[in-house]
Amino acid sequence: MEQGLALHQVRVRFGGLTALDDVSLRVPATGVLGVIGPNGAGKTTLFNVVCGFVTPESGSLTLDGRPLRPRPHRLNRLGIARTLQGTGLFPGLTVLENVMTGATHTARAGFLSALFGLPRSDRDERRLRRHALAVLDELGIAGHADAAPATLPFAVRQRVALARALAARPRLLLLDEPAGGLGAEDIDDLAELVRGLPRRDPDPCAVLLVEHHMDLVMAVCDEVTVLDFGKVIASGTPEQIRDDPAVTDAYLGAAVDGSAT
Ligand SMILES: Nc1ncnc2c1ncn2[C@@H]1O[C@H](COP(=O)(O)OP(=O)(O)OP(=O)(O)O)[C@@H](O)[C@H]1O
Repeated sequence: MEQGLALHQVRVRFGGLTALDDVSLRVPATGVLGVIGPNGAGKTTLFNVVCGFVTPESGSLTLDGRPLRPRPHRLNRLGIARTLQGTGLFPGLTVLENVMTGATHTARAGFLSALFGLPRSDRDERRLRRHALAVLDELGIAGHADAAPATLPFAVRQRVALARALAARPRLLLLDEPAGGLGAEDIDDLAELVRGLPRRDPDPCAVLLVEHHMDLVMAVCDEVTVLDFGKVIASGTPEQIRDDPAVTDAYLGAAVDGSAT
């Protein structure tokens, strides 16, 4: 059986514009797949298809070989979590509470009753809290657990958003432009973190990384798919992609050598 997430000949049209043109790709069950491409190539549309925000006109998705019809509110139950552009943290909750919201589908009594301290939810709340703290610790930001997100630098807030996604114990993590707004040093730290996710213990997860930032893609991906005008123009290892003339052409000679942002 084919493991992991796969797209089969997915086509999306907006009026007369074909945003995805029979796109096929596979995210290995234990690896990182990067999707890159110039502006307007269809990266966000592809991300939205996998999240269930956009329904393809034709083609299909499978997860471990079974048909997948993603719906945004059911992703976590399918073992899929995502971060979106920007951090999307709840400003009225602490860092820890934000991360706890990522795992509420695992709680029997629900997060709201946990927040309001209803007795039957006590055990759930303690379990959620312990798990959220462990994830914050893993990401090196447990010291900020009680802080309000607005008081923290962007790079830390972005890590909190990642922690919230990981708190759901996903088998597949979808990252939409996680390097946006980060400096070079923060991108290096992020690269190290993302590279380790497929070997995470105890909750390993595959990654689909949609990203402009070439440094990050080249540093962390096992495989890369390149889109241009909605079509897959190349796929392979980062080295193969770097040497592919079609990719260089698509970027109009913009460095595919790691220096482009
Ligand atoms: N909701 C929409 N309605 C109409 N056209 C859309 C819509 N969303 C995207 N498009 C068009 O589809 C094409 C692909 O857009 P998409 O945002 O997926 O590309 P992208 O690779 O993410 O680009 P960028 O790197 O600039 O974010 C573009 O031509 C865009 O203008």
